[in-house]
Amino acid sequence: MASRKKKLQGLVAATITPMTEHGEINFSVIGQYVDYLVEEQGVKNIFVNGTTGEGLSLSVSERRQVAEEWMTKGRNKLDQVVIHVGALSLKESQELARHAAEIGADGIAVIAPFFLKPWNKDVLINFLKEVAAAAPALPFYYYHIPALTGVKIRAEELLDGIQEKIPTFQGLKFSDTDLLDFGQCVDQNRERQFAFLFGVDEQLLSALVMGATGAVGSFAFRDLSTLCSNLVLECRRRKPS
Ligand SMILES: CC(=O)N[C@@H]([C@@H](O)[C@H](O)[C@H](O)CO)[C@@H](O)CC(=O)C(=O)O
Repeated sequence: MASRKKKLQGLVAATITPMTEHGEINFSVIGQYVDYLVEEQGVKNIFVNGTTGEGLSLSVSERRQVAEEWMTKGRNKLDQVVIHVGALSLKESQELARHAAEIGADGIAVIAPFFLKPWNKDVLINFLKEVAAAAPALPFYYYHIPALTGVKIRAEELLDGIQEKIPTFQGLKFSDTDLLDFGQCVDQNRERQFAFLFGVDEQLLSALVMGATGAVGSFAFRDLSTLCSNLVLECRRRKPS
């Protein structure tokens, strides 16, 4: 059973993977990156090896090392580290999921496989379930990003009954502009304690109004938008239910 120690909410920074000019990962700046997020941006949750981090362009070995470095440098500074472990190969995805558990990550997220695509909800759920089972103690998030995966199965359809199939399911990272789908996800799962993390920064305010519990993004954490997002999230947190 996944440890539900703390719900992932509020702002979650999708981290870039720093590189040297020779195309190697620049591990030496990750410590400063943690300090920048925490001290200057007030963000204590991160999403590693996702789209912004170009996880799918890294080798499995690089993805493991990047995840380890964020865990090490974020210890006692960050609240939650979620690792994206999606891959075309189920075995690689499972290896990354197991690794995330071993290094003490707070959750894993998975996109739909995008070359030979799942052709319906059941096929997609079966893939996700196999990955989640490789890290049975970790909260699991489905990363819905149809514009990049080409997998158009609506998130609302996927969420219907998902916890019976994936007991560790804890939330959705929704990176699509279809606010109708997003709103239906929220509405139809009100009695569940899912995290609804919105991933299109430009529509964040609308998504918050509709019930997003947090945001994973790269762009919202700047200047005025940081302030706005934090304020709205704080208001939502205080709103009596
Ligand atoms: C496709 C993409 O990169 N989306 C960004 C957004 O923050 C995006 O940069 C922003 O909305 C600007 O278009 C994040 O949702 C990415 C993200 O969460 C991730 O790195 O996995």
